[in-house]
Order: sequence, then C-alpha cells, then structure tokens
Amino acid sequence: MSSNQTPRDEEEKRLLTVLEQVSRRMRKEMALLGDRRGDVVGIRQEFWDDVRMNFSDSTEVGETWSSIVQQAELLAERERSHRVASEAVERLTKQFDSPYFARIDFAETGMESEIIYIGRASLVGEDGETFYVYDWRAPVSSLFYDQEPGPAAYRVPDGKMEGELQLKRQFVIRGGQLKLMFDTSETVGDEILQAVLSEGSDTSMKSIVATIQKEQNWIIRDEKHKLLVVQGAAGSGKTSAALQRIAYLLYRYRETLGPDQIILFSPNPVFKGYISNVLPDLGEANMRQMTFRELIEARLGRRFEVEDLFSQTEALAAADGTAEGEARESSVRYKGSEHFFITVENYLKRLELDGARFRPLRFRSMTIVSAEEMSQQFYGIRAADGFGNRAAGLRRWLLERLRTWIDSQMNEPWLEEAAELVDSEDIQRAYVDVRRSGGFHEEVFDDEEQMSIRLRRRVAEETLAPLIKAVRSYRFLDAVATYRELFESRTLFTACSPDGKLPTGWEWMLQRVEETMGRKVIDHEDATPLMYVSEALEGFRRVEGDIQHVFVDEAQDYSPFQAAYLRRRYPRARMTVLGDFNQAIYIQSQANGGFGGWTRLMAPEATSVLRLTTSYRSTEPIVEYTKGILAAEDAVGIIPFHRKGEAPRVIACKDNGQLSEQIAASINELLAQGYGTIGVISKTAYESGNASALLKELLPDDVPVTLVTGGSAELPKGVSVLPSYLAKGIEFDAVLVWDASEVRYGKEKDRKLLYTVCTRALHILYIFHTGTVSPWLPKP
Ligand SMILES: Nc1ncnc2c1ncn2[C@@H]1O[C@H](COP(=O)(O)OP(=O)(O)OP(=O)(O)O)[C@@H](O)[C@H]1O
Repeated sequence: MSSNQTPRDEEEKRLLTVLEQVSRRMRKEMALLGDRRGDVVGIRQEFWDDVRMNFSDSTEVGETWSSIVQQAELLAERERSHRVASEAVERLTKQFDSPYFARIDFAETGMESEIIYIGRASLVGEDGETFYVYDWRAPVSSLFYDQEPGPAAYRVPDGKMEGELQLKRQFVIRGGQLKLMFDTSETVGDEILQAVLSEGSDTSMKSIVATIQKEQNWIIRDEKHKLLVVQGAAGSGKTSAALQRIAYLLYRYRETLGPDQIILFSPNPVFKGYISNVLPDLGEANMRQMTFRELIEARLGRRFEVEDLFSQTEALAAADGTAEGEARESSVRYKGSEHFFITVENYLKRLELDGARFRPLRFRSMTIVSAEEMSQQFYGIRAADGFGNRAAGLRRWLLERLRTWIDSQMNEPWLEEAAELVDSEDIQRAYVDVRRSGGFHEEVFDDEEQMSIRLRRRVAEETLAPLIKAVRSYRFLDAVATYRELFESRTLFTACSPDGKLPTGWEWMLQRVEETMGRKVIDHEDATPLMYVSEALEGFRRVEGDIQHVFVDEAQDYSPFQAAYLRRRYPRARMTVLGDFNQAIYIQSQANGGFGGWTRLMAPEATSVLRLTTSYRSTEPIVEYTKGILAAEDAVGIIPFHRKGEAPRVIACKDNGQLSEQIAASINELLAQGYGTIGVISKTAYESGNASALLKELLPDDVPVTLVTGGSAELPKGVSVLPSYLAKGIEFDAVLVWDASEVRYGKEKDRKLLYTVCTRALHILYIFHTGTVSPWLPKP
C-alpha cells in the first residue's frame, strides 16, 4: 500500500478486494444453484420415466422397487445440494452487504503482526488458505471483544495465545459501502454502539455481534460452568447474550451439538416470535423454544382444566382489594415461596416411608386391586430403590394382576353376555386365531370351546383396554390425592414445614384446593407443585437426556418448583439462566427473592453468577427516570449507556376519554416523526381490550392498531396495544403507558410492574394517567 494513502483509502481498497471475492464466489454458487434447480426439476418431471415398472413376478416387483428407491435417493441428494447452494447464496448476499465489522492487528509473541478482519461469517479464498474474514466466533475474534490495545491473549482449544494487540478498528459497512470507521482503544468503541442504538427498533430482535460488550462476551463464550446465572438490568442485553451464546455454542461444538439439543424457555408466544429471527440471521438454525405453560399442559392438560399464569394474573387483578382476592394473592405468593418448596420436599421424603395415595383398579362395581393392596406392594419394594423403581415394580405387578383377573372372569356372566353381542368379524378373527394356533384338527367339540374362550378373552381385553392403558401410564398413582393430603392434615403440614409453622391463610388454601380440584380445575399456583409431586412419585421418568443446553429467559418469574423441575427434566443439560429481580412482576415469584431457586441447582464450583449493569435499550434520560421507580437499593448498579434523548413525560388526563384522545394524538405525532414501533401498554388484558377499541375509533384507518393477546405469535408493525405482562422482554421505539394512576399502580406489588412497562422504551416514554398519579413515579 502506498504511503500517501490515508487509512480510510486503504480500507476502501481492501473492501473492494473482499467484495470481489464475495461476488466471484457468488457467481459460482449461483451457477451451481441454477444447475441443481434444473436437476431437481428434471428429476421430478422424469421421475417415472426412469423407473422400470414391471409387476409380472416377485423378482420384477423387487427390481421395480429398487429403481424407485434409487430415483428417490438421487432426487433427495440433489435437493440437499440445492439447499446447500441456496444457503450459500443467501450467506454471500449478506456478506456482500456487510462482509465484516472489525479489524484487529495482532502480533503473536516473536512473530510478525497479522491483520484479521472479523465478520458474521468467515470468508476463505479459493485457495482454501487465505482467510479474508474470520467468523466472530473464532477463538482469535475474542480479542476484539475482550481486550484493549497492548499486551493481550486469547484462548484456543489447547491453551492460550499471547502477544500484542496493535490495532482495533471498527467499521459500519452497508450495501458494500464503507459508511463509518473508527480506531478504538476501548473494548468495543462507543461511537459505533451509539450509531447502532440510535436506530429504530423492529418487530423482531436483531443480532448484536458487531458490538458485543466485554461482559456480554463472557456470557457468550463461557464453557467452564454447568450453570450460568445472569442478573442483568432491564435492557442490558441478557436475551441478546443468550442468543449469541447459542450461535457460539453451535459453532464451537458443530460436530456434536445440533439446534434440537438446545432448548430456550420463553415468557410467552409473542416473545417467542420476537426473537425467532436472530439465529437464522446469523446463519444458524433456531433452537427449540418452549414456554413453561406448554410443559404443564402436556402433563396435566388432558385430565384437568389448568389455569395459566396470565389468567391467574388477570383474576388477581380483577379481585384486587376484595377479601377473596387478598386471600388468593397470599396463597399464590406462598406457593411460589422457598418455604413451600422445602415443605413439599420434606413431604416427599416422608412419602418414601408411607402415605402415597393410589387409585384402586375398578371395573364396573368390582374392585380388581384396592388402593391398600397397591400401597402394600409399593412400600414392599425397598425404599432404597427410589420412587421410580417402586412405581415401575407396582406397574408390572398390576399388569400381571389384570391378566390373572381376566383369566378368572372367563365364565362370568358379564363376559358371556358381552361375547354374545360381538359382531361376525370378531368371530372370524377368533376362528383364525384358533386355526393359527393349531386348532380344528381334533375333536370338534373342543375346538368350539377353544374358540369361545378366545372370543371371550378378546372381549375382556378390549373392554379392559382403557384400564390397561391407564396402568401403563402410571395413572394408578394418585398425585392429586397425595398433594391434597398435605393440606388436609394440619399435623402433616407442620411436620413437613421447615419451621414447623403453618403459613398464614392455610385454612383458605385447604378449602380452595378442595374446591378447585374437586371440579378438576387446577389453579396456576398448584400446577407446578402438583406436577412436581406427580413426577416425583413416578421417579421423574420423563427426562429428556439428549438436551445439552437449557436457556431460561426472564428467570426471575420462575418459582423454586419450576427451577427444580427443569433441572430434573433435563438432567444432562448445562443451564444458562437470565433474569432481572427488578422485573419480578408475578406474585408467584415475589416471595422467593431473586435467584435462590436457580443458584442451588448445581454445586457452587460448577456455578457462575454474573451481573450486567449497563442498560443499552433506553436513552440516558429514560434509564435515569425509570431507576427512580425502583427502591433506591434496587436501582444501585443500573448504569445508563450515554445516549441522548427526550425526557419522559407524565401527562395528566381528566378521564378515560381524554386519556385515549391524548394517546391517539401522540400516536399521530410519533408516527409522523418516523417512529416505527409504538407500544401502548396497559396493566391488564381487560384494559388493553378497551384501549385498542377506543384507539381504533380515534385513529385514521391507515394507522394499524393491533391488540396483542396471550395467543399472539408475533409483534406487528405500527401500534401494538398490550397488557404489561406480555410486554416482557420486548421493546418499542415509543412506549405510551395507559393509565399509570394510583388506582392501577398504587401498591408495592405494582412497582416492579410499572418499572418493567416503562423500561420497554428505546427513545420515547410518555406516561398517561387519570386521577392521582402512581406514587412510584419519580417526583418532578
Ligand atoms: N452489545 C450490544 N450492542 C448493541 N445493542 C445491544 C447490545 N446489548 C444490548 N443491545 C440492545 O439493547 C436492547 C435490549 O437488549 P435485550 O433485550 O437483550 O436486553 P435484556 O437484558 O434481555 O432486557 P429486558 O430484561 O429488559 O427484557 C436490544 O435492542 C439489544 O439489541
């Protein structure tokens, strides 16, 4: 490079070289893609022409079959290579747009300096040796995220590389054009981050690979710990770090780890949709995503009507201030507490000796096996074998008992009558059975007798099929009665309780459990404890051993039961758990005070607890303002990223009518200013239903207003109207809070909810209220 060129000229030149490589590769892949497409279409069209069809004898049929298989394999292979080529074209298109975002010059000790460019994906020359761009996940790339210029080192799989980091440069390249470049002495320079954060938000989350911060990078690349617990302020990049970590793990362990071996627990379906583009955008397939609710539904949903967390939240809000509401709230709080978890754990220990409840096997009015017999059999198996072996032993024994019981019924009138009613097809089948087993050669009379026995046996087995199925799926264990027992006996409860005390409102809980479970309804607060007891009695047999990584986002919302359950269900998985105790918005998680349920899941030496303190989402004025909603001790350690913006506004309205008019006017203004996503966030779903109807009336037809509900799978563009708890984890350019009055957000329990709502804003936060304003908002 000639010396009178500026660094920018040199970088422009280098960019052209890289783009030329990209386009050369693109031409090649396009040609390949065209060929493959042609092949696929051709094979599909001529599929049957190339198959020899001959059915004249069995040899010919065999040959016909193998020629079909051959053609199908050829087609599948071409389809695979078509897919590979089309993925390559997609990747190269993105590379043409922005091939890299950073450069580092690193001199390994005793060696010459090497220039390394870092991008979303690697780019290797046709010689297979020239690395034009390194993948952001390559070991050397960590220098960019972790280190400042000067002596530096990075980890490689078999040790450490030491040397000197001589230069760090960041780029913004869009559409193949170098827009910005900075040399930086910080880990990742502020200027670029400023530029990225000033952009508008979208209806789906973006990747952050170009600007990953040092602390986030520790989370992304940690390979030492089996349990990683992250407490991070609102907007500090927990979800982002989790998703980039998944991409990192898929790259680092690509030989042994697939996306279906990673599972992420999301707070709700909207969030699921919101994050679903990040991994594909990074060229990786999505991991599995679930909500905890889906686990509960799969386990209890077939036999019970199970309330979900959102319905519980709505029910509590509707009953707020009533005696019934207060009682339910304290029950919900208690059942999510550590105290209750320990009580149930102690109860399970006692159940190893005695007390598990069983459902008798009954047929019509006959008892085939009584609950007492089952209990004797169950507790007759050594306790050391654990619940799992005992339950399996009892299951085997019951199936055997059912078989002998069927034998004993052969001459019973009910069976004879039922056998007489069977249709001729069944008789035919019984006839075939007898023939197959060698009947009908000897005495005719005996054969008839045999046939009739078979017929009766078949009828008996069919009639008892549901019972047999129930035994096979462990339904003889009565988890509901076992769980209820804990509430029915005061002495039992106090014996299990860690401090020997009953919780306040215990009588109410007892009545409620009796009343709901009697109707086959399970309150949300009972669902996980019940599922836990139920699975414990079966010995936690429903494990998913092939899952290698479990991620839990919004982990502060999980009760100790939920945490313990996930650990049991995925026994071999490493866990990454991310949350913010300031956003513990559900009553169920307010009593367990943070992350206790998670941190005890694994040994301390296998656990790492990290904090993220800088809040990147919102402007500095918004972060400073929202910190004021929290209690002073909770706000310590939340640091705004210095991005300028408008101060939040609090707008008083005289009634709901004026409130909706003011919000509609703000929406019009904000849309005109170019804000693409606007969230109108109310406390409950009931209110958001009303809000959306009012706004639709007030706004012109071309302004899209979408009501987001618990079932919504994605976030729309334009104006979203949604309840507080569905706004978890997502963000909007502008947040308009629907009625932050004292009536709505007046109690201590509403404080974190209001904080969560307000921290969804990137650039604009307007808070509207009727009557007296919530006491939690900072005083002007
Ligand atoms: N290193 C980064 N570079 C660029 N943007 C970032 C970075 N870290 C976070 N962000 C942005 O900040 C916003 C918040 O990130 P994210 O949703 O991951 O935070 P969070 O901690 O999960 O938030 P919350 O708990 O409030 O839901 C997102 O828009 C994300 O893109």
